Amino acid sequence: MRNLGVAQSMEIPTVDLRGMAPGAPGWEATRDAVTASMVAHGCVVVAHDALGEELRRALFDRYLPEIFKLPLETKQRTPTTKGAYGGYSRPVQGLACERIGINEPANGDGVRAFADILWPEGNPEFCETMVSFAKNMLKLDEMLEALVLEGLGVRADSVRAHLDLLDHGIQLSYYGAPPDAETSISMPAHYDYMMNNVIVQHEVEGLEVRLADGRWVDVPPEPDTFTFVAGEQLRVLQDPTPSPSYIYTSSTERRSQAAASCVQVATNGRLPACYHRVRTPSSRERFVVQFGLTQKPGMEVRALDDLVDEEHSLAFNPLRHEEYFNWRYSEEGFKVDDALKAFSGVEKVAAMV
Ligand SMILES: O=C(O)CCC(=O)C(=O)O
Ligand SMILES: [Fe+2]
Repeated sequence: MRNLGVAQSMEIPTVDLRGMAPGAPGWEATRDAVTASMVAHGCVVVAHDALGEELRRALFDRYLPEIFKLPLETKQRTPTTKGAYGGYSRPVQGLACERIGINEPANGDGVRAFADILWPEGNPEFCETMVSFAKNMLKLDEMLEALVLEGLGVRADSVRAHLDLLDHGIQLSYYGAPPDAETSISMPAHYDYMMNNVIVQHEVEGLEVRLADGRWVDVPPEPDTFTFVAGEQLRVLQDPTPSPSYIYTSSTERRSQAAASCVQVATNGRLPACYHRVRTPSSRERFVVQFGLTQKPGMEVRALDDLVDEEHSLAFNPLRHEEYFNWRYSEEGFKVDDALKAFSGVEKVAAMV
């Protein structure tokens, strides 16, 4: 972690999605800009009105501070259903944040189940805020999936079929001051567990992305901007026990050279996963909301038919998240450089010595 590299100023251009809809003027140019950024970095920064001033204030100035101030026992009672994000997790070694997940919030039930635990007397205003935020984010997330998949050559009906296989979830995070003042790192470099993840920052800096050439760039917390990140499977971050810090050992660093990702399976190797971290030199406390899509539990992740052709032969066999994940973090999984390729690559790679 000492070999940090200093993040450069913003180099990932922001794509403006305000007013954009399939078939609207500018759709093709927008699609191409989104796809180009995803292919190059595994992420794209977009401007959108999914989080207007009122919703932003309600979330970041009111509900997040209020929720994280609740007693630990209350937070720990929040539901840990399977899905995009699970339950509550405390900071673990090297990861200075607390987080809480809410599953399937756009349909209302997940939010109500969550709110009933935090506020037994009920909190309809919170539920309304969360559901309308989740609905906006689901629309944005699905539009981004559609833009990038269409940009790669997937037909609209296949995009819809792919989206129907995904669950969504919200994760709320609270970061205190970075544990190591020298590095200012609050979350070490990693790939996300999700199929994709939209990161919403607010006022305080932190998110940094590594470009293909190895340089780190920061993504400033501008209002109305969202960072859409292609993910892998980092479910281990939700484990409340301290042991997962082992994932940040040198072998993870080594593996970072090989962009393994479930998105790679789905897109037949066309998209890299985004390698990112959180670094907050100002040491200010920080709240972040993430909205992610992941394969429904038990479903296989497989290449979209439209992305397999003579020019692009099948790169990965279908896999199940759970099985891949267990293997990836096993002793055997740590021995190989490109875990995804070793596990389900059509062309196998040799183990590292
Ligand atoms: O806090 C952020 O900006 C990003 C958080 C993150 O990368 C994660 O939770 O996986
Ligand atoms: Fe992440």
